[in-house]
Amino acid sequence: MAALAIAAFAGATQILDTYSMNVLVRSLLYAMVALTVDILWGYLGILTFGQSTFFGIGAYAAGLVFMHVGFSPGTAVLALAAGIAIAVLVAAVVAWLAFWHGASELYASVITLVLPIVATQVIFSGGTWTGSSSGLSGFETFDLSIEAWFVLAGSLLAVATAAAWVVMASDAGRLIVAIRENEQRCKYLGIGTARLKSIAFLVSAALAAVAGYVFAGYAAVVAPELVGFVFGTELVIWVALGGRGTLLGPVIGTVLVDYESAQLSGDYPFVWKLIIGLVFVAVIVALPRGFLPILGDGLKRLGRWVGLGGKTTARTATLVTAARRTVATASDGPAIRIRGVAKHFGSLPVLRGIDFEARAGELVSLVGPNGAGKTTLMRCIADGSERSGGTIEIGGVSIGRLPPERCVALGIGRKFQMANVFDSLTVAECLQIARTRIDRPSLVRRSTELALPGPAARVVATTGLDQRLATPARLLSHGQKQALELAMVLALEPKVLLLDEPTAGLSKAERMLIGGILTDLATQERLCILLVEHDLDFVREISSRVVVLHQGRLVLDGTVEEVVGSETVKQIYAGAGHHGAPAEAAR
Ligand SMILES: Nc1ncnc2c1ncn2[C@@H]1O[C@H](COP(=O)(O)OP(=O)(O)OP(=O)(O)O)[C@@H](O)[C@H]1O
Repeated sequence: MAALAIAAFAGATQILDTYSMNVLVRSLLYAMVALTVDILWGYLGILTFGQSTFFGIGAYAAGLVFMHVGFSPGTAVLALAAGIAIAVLVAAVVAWLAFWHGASELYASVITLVLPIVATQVIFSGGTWTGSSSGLSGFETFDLSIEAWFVLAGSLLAVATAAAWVVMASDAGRLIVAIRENEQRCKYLGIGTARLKSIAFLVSAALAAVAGYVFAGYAAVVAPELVGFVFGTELVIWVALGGRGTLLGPVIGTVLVDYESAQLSGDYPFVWKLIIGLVFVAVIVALPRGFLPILGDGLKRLGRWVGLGGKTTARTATLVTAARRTVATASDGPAIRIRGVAKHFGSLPVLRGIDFEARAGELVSLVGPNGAGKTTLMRCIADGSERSGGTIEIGGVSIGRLPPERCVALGIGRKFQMANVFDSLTVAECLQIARTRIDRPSLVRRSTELALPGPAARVVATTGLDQRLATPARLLSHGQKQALELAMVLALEPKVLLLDEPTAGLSKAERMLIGGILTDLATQERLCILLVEHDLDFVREISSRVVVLHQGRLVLDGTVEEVVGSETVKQIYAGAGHHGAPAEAAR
């Protein structure tokens, strides 16, 4: 398709007049930057106003080098390399600030909003060297015909769009959708989301810089507006108009709007911006998804109406068993060791001096009244940055202050209280995302195999999910979603499985099914399972040991019989043991 598009651009040079081609070179290069905004905003959910700055960096690299050093093949290569390198460097700083400090999505938008303002000030302060507010012009540049520039700009856009299309249709594209939809779940599946977002941000910056470099080479002029906030916002508007998350929509939208703007600004110099503004408001209100999705829906309806194009059959992956990779925890050491773990929120202590160990093959239930600190303890085990004090070791290795994705690499798998899956992805895709840490996703193709380790495959088979691999997760029942999340966590091949109320909201039959699966996982697969549970009958049926928490302290650690017959537990649950339960006596 890219080759066809390039041929079409070459053919168009025979039809278009010089004026149109002149305007279109700019529009095509702007569309390339809009494409990068679409990748970041439409696919990854990072609303960025700063892509203009990377375009401007590429343009100014050409302008400054050609103006002050002179133009030659050597300096042309130097300027391109410098433009890309500086853009990537600046993008790395922005990505570090925006994605690496537990920052919210708003952070990235605010930082990319500030970036063009800072960049414009830097150019203003550059005096005659940068041309200040007038920019740089009159430098020598490539001696190419307008037809050649047109085909070059069109080819760059075609290749960039095709490459983005291939990536978005690959395993990596599916991962990008998963990150946008549920970044927290991705982190707890061992996926370094900050790293992946940073890579996408750096690649987008480099692409924008290339477009800016070509623009400066073609126009032989650079101005502060190219790096500025207004252009950065216009890019966002063009993407919204075309239809974010569609690739072709923003590309076509940008070319059309920019080309029309050029016409209108000639015919109606004072009102053209107002017209564009009104169109934008009208589209956002009436067509929030932009033009292309609406056009696509209309074409599909038309196709069905004239009898073309039947039902689309969902592609689904074939289930296969993954080769066994991890060896069960050595039997001589505990799978998890917790020493003196404490957690406080401000001055409120929630966990105090928690000590316990659990071995491979044990199913330990954590029980206690509401607010005892059970979920907080789970959070401290799965994320090294959560606890206020104490140490936690998995298979003899301390989790230190590691973030959740690194704790997964040590062997922790966490299932949340509320089923936490990817609603827009199918069952098979959710499971494939869960395998990302182990089966590296391809950048160029979508795998048709779903390789699951034995325990995950068994959960999928016993809960009937194998019959629903092509069903979007949002259409599953509550019980099936819980089972899917359990299978996703097992797909990580964990050593220690953390389950927060896995049977909440399930029917009796579903509870028994999950109970049977969990005891099998402990006894046959030798997994160490820590389970938070309120249903004491369920706890009694499946646990090999029970740990009781009360007011942030561990008050009892024993067998099911010891705990069920304990006076302490009766007092706690009757609400009588509130003032310092007798921990020592109970142990
Ligand atoms: N982010 C927070 N900020 C302040 N206090 C918190 C925070 N998260 C939890 N807490 C408090 O910590 C205590 C323990 O909460 P936690 O959710 O761990 O209890 P739990 O035993 O899991 O209760 P439940 O059985 O109801 O889920 C509660 O008093 C809760 O209000």
